[in-house]
Amino acid sequence: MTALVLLEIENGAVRQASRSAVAAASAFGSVDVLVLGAGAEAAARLPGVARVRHAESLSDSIAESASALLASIAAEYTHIISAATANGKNILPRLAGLLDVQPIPDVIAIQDADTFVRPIYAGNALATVRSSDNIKVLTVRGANFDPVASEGGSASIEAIALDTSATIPSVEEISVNLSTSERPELESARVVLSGGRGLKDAANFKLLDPIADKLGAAIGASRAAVDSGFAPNEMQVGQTGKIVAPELYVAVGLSGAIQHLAGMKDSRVIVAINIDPEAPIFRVADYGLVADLFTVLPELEQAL
Ligand SMILES: Cc1cc2nc3c(=O)[nH]c(=O)nc-3n(C[C@H](O)[C@H](O)[C@H](O)COP(=O)(O)OP(=O)(O)OC[C@H]3O[C@@H](n4cnc5c(N)ncnc54)[C@H](O)[C@@H]3O)c2cc1C
Repeated sequence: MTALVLLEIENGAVRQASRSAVAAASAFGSVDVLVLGAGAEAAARLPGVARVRHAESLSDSIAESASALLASIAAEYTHIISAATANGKNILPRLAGLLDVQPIPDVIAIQDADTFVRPIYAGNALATVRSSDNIKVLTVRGANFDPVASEGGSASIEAIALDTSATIPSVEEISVNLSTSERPELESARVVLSGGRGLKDAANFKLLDPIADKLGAAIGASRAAVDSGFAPNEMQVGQTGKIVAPELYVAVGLSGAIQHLAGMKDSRVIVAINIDPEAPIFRVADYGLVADLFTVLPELEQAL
């Protein structure tokens, strides 16, 4: 068996979620990786990678091209995998469509080469699914697989001859504007500090910043906070946002709606600060503080 992992490269480094996907893929034997655009050298240094397939002229932000390229080399593999990120969730279902196989999204455990565990019903149940497709197309959740290291390997790099012009739509990437942050990546941060509607406005949302700095935390938000314009979209945690499972999740002024819990309830330790003792977040919290966040946050900052 040979698995192919579609990697995502950010600032010249392989994203942690992709390194987790490589770790997951090692369950299937030999692992090749695919890099679209720059970053093949960083990919070649990943331990456990046999071969880097490289298509420098393509970009993973154009899912039509990326999926067509993947389809053109898919027959060489038993499993095609990516992290369950926005890009992975954009590209792999298209690939599954092109191959006419059933995509298996959000895998959190691999039982054997055909059998996978994934959450369903907003994380309220786990389904164990078995696939009889010749090629399995999976996205895997980074938080559930310890990432391989960034260094230590020396895989060969092989350019893919792009003989797929007939199937790749003539879409060209003009530019990519990524929001940049000094903070850790939300989906792989060790600590996440999330704010909700209880923070009342965008200016107050910034009360989280100094505390996140002290904790080395990524900042997350509830959908209500995002929809109210307190925080940008990419900070949303939950069923329709990002899935996180940090060692410490601190929820400030958010109620803990089921759709929010779907994105964070697997965190190792959950701390909730909420003025309402009946708030559902306290049902999943390991530590709860019933208090006014506007009193507590300055005190917390001071104490830290
Ligand atoms: C299909 C669908 C998908 C969804 N996906 C998501 C998702 O991905 N992520 C997500 O988060 N939501 C999602 N939602 C929305 C979700 O149902 C909730 O509406 C949302 O999570 C509520 O956000 P909140 O907790 O910030 O706001 P609220 O529910 O309004 O909670 C605010 C909390 O702040 C507390 N509070 C107020 N003032 C203070 C104070 N001074 N000090 C301390 N605490 C205070 C209140 O007691 C309250 O508990 C989805 C909904 C649907 C229908």
